Amino acid sequence: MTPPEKPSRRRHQSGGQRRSREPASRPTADPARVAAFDAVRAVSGEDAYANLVLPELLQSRRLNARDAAFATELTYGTLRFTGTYDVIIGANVDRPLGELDPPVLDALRLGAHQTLSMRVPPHAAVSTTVDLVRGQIGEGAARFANAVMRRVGERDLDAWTAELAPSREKDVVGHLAFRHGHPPWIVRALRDALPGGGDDALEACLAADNEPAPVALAVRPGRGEVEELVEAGAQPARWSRYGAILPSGDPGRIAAVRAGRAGVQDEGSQLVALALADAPLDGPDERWLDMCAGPGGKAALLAGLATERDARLLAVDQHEHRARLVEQALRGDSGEHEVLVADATDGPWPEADFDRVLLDAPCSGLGALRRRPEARWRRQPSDIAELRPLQTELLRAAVRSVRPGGLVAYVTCTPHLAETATVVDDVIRKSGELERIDARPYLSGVPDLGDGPDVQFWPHVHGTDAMYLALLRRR
Ligand SMILES: C[S@@+](CC[C@H](N)C(=O)[O-])C[C@H]1O[C@@H](n2cnc3c(N)ncnc32)[C@H](O)[C@@H]1O
Repeated sequence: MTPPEKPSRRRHQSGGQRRSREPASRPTADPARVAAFDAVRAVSGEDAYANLVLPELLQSRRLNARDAAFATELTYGTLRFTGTYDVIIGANVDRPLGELDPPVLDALRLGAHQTLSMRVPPHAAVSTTVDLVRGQIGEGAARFANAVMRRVGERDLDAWTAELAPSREKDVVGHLAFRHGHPPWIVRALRDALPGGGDDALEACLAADNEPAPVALAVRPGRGEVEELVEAGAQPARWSRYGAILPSGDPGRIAAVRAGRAGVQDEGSQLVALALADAPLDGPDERWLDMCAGPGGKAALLAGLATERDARLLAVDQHEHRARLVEQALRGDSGEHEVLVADATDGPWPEADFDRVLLDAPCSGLGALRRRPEARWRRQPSDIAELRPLQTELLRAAVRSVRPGGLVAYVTCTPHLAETATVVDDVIRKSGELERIDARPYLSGVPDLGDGPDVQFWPHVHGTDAMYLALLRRR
């Protein structure tokens, strides 16, 4: 698009960056939009995490339920589609986006999301964005925002896609990346990891990343019952015998969660931990290890199951504060479990000491993009290469830690092949003492698990995070 005159507003023209999260002294916009603006500013200006900063803002400003829901959709959607909206905004200003005042750019992104993805009529998106910018930044910036927003609202997202994205026929990755708000490198990684289904499956997968994740709960075995969660308004999970899904509301209001008898945990996370516990084992089954345990979701589940079988869990994390969270998660379990702060690549335990080992490896988290709206733009392809040596080293340490005949579960919250099957293939090839086990029988009732032996969950297929599980036995 080559418009005759594009609005121009340089960084130095702004009325200054706002930098407190307190309400502005000139509140001309509604509280929901101001809260979303402040959340997006904290994310883009201070590297905050939206899932942490937004709930704080909503609570401190006492937004009612309707405004809180609007602010949440606006914040999360804006952050998910930042790359797409930047291309659209960039096509409608006469400067590189880097020269715009960052608060003005964030306000324009919020305005773009309202008009392009939230069914807010264009005139309302223009006027509320102008009000927001006037109240938060200044009059000059408001005039600029007015001009840009009018142009952005002239088309819907499909029309902007047709105009600005690569054509689907020539560059399906570039096209879907624009239309579904993902960086192209992530779209490629998902396409490589998807077992089949072609471009339609890829598109469904990307669309699922833009839907809010359900609030999944897990009771700690021996400490809580799913019925208790159901009585509090949750529905039993589809596959996890310890899981329940909360359709709405704050999980913190549920007594079992407040008391630590249950916790918030994705159903896929529950299932991979349960598969490790359920897979049969010859010989003793007394010593379990969780090598990367913080904050303790899987450790809590494993500890409860270990207690029921008179087994003991050693839960390890390298970071002190994460290990403290594991301790909290295990508090109330009557078993003799231990939490240790240590580097699990070189843990202070004897070789071949454990019967079952969980390695929930540090990873890119590309399987949980639904929950972390800004993560897709923060992550870089170089992160994957940087994580690989640690994942490999940890898996080798897991193999050393398990006894012959014992089981290792290698788990990630990413479907990126360079973090999943490739790491496992590499370690199996070099170790010569590992056999891959078909994990699917230990996920009974879960459909569409592919050809095995490893399992990859998908948000668009299973409604869970994209958890990966490889089950290995040491010969
Ligand atoms: C994916 S998270 C684990 C999530 C956890 N299993 C759960 O279900 O709550 C990975 C964890 O590995 C820890 N970690 C990273 N490198 C480690 C190392 N070398 N040794 C031990 N823990 C490590 C991180 O601190 C982080 O808490």
